Amino acid sequence: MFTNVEHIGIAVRDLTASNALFASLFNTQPYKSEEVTSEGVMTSFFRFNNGSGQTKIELLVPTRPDSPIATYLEKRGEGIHHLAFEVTDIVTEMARLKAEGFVLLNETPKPGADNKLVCFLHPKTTNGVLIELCQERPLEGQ
Ligand SMILES: CC[C@H](C(=O)O)C(=O)SCCNC(=O)CCNC(=O)[C@H](O)C(C)(C)COP(=O)(O)OP(=O)(O)OC[C@H]1O[C@@H](n2cnc3c(N)ncnc32)[C@H](O)[C@@H]1OP(=O)(O)O
Ligand SMILES: [Co+2]
Repeated sequence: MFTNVEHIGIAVRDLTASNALFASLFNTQPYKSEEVTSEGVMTSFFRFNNGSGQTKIELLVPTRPDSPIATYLEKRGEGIHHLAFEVTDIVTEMARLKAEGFVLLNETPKPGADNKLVCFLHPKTTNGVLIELCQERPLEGQ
């Protein structure tokens, strides 16, 4: 089940400059920065706590030329890259979405930032919007 907009991914060229820009916009500092080597990205997160949960902004800069973010920046420049949704059971959702005809970009959940398991859907099957599913990874030993 989809439960929340977990984060909005924004592709940027300069993480230091964009951290300062969004810190000025939001009047708050990013709460973490994390490299996801498997994706060739460095991320920086801002979060907003609302009554029912939290929504995050994820800034992404490429760490390798073959990173999806590098390709995106080359072709489309800086901007909103993806929408991420929190799901309660990513494996069940992936099977449901596949059966519904959505194209999964990874057949099994893969590690994401901020202690998540993630799956991406091809934007060709989602009206041109790159969608990411996120499920909280169980803590070690849970
Ligand atoms: C997981 C760590 C972190 C987290 O939150 O935890 C992240 O979010 S990491 C984010 C970076 N990783 C990914 O984006 C993985 C999924 N993305 C991909 O597999 C590719 O980027 C893909 C398949 C979406 C596009 O790759 P491709 O090599 O095919 O690039 P093209 O430029 O040829 O694109 C093909 C086609 O798709 C359109 N496109 C590409 N990116 C996007 C996008 N972000 N949003 C919407 N549409 C997109 C592109 O315009 C092309 O369409 P066309 O009509 O042919 O021009
Ligand atoms: Co993301």
